[in-house]
Amino acid sequence: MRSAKDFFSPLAVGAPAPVREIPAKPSRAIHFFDPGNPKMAAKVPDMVGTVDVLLGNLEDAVKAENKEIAREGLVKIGQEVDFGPTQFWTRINSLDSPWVLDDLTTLVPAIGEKLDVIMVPKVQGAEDIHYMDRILAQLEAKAGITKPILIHAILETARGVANIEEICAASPRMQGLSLGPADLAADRRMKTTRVGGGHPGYLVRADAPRNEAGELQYDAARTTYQQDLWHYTIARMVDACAMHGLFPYYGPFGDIKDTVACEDQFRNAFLLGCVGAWSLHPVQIKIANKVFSPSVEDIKHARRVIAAMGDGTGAVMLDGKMEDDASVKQCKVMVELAERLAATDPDLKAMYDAIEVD
Ligand SMILES: CC(=O)SCCNC(=O)CCNC(=O)[C@H](O)C(C)(C)COP(=O)(O)OP(=O)(O)OC[C@H]1O[C@@H](n2cnc3c(N)ncnc32)[C@H](O)[C@@H]1OP(=O)(O)O
Ligand SMILES: CC(=O)C(=O)O
Ligand SMILES: [Mg+2]
Repeated sequence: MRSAKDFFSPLAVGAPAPVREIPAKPSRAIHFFDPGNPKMAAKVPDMVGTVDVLLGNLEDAVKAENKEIAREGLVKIGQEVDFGPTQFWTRINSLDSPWVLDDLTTLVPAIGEKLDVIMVPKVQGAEDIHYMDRILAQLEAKAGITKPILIHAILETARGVANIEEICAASPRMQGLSLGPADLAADRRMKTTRVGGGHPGYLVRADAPRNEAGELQYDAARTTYQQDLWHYTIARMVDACAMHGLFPYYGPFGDIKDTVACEDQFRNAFLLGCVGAWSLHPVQIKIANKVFSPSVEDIKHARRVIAAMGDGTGAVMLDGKMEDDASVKQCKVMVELAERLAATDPDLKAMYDAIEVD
């Protein structure tokens, strides 16, 4: 392990100095596109400003025979598009694949100055982040890149989940984590074949009622409650990220047509502490932008609590409920997020500005 004193030194002579804090940029939707798909690629310039992150995907969902076309397409997009307020990310191929070395040695010199974050799939432990950290520093130094490219790890193996804290702590480049429910389910030998979301078989059932004689009626109709398969992993991600100053994200929701369940899954992640989710289809961008922005009601309430709490200490009653030092901190989390998002989203700003606090 490196000495704490060396942690913020560049890992190659001439590489940019590592960042000391990961910038909290809006990233409610990380929108995936295949840069080798002409229809999708053509839409990218018009999507700038409508989504927080545009991610050119090179890994799964890109056919093996199209890997090079996708990489070339990404370079072209990176060189030609002005991303303005939208972040530009990529997902490279996995570190054990035949494509990843060419991904890195092509992308960093060609578009490294524009790339904000590289998403690394199937991260197993700190060793994968150390590898990325060193090779990025070498490539940045060689190409004269002036700002360090950040790393985002996808959590999609049992070993990755077990090593979550060491992954987060492995490099000052670590920007965040995403849940990879499809690969993770396969790696864990879970028995779901879906890409994220719930499962009707994962449920709890109300107790059996009794008849007048007090006998349990196991065959009676009983309410069932579907549970969230991903709760444990998302909660672990949230804690690990908060501990290390990184950002947690829900990953993909593969049932594109089920916008209602997608919104529910995204909202669960938002409530637990995630800052965003992936969008696989344009229809999911709106859902993520809505869900990962605090609601008008939340902001109205938060502002009232903050106003009522004065210097933030003590206890008050508001609308019949106790508020104190801890609840005012929760309200500040909400208001600070709203302010950050409103700085780049004029519609959101107008919505929050119109709130009247009584
Ligand atoms: C488990 C994981 O690793 S998840 C991450 C990897 N997966 C991905 O990245 C998938 C990305 N998304 C996709 O490939 C596609 O959206 C699909 C295959 C799911 C659906 O594609 P389609 O059947 O073409 O969807 P649909 O017909 O609704 O598309 C409507 C239009 O939106 C475009 N479109 C669809 N998805 C996207 C996208 N992600 N970005 C930009 N444009 C898109 C289509 O090209 C089409 O354009 P057109 O109107 O000019 O013909
Ligand atoms: C997100 C991803 O890559 C997965 O679910 O496997
Ligand atoms: Mg995967």
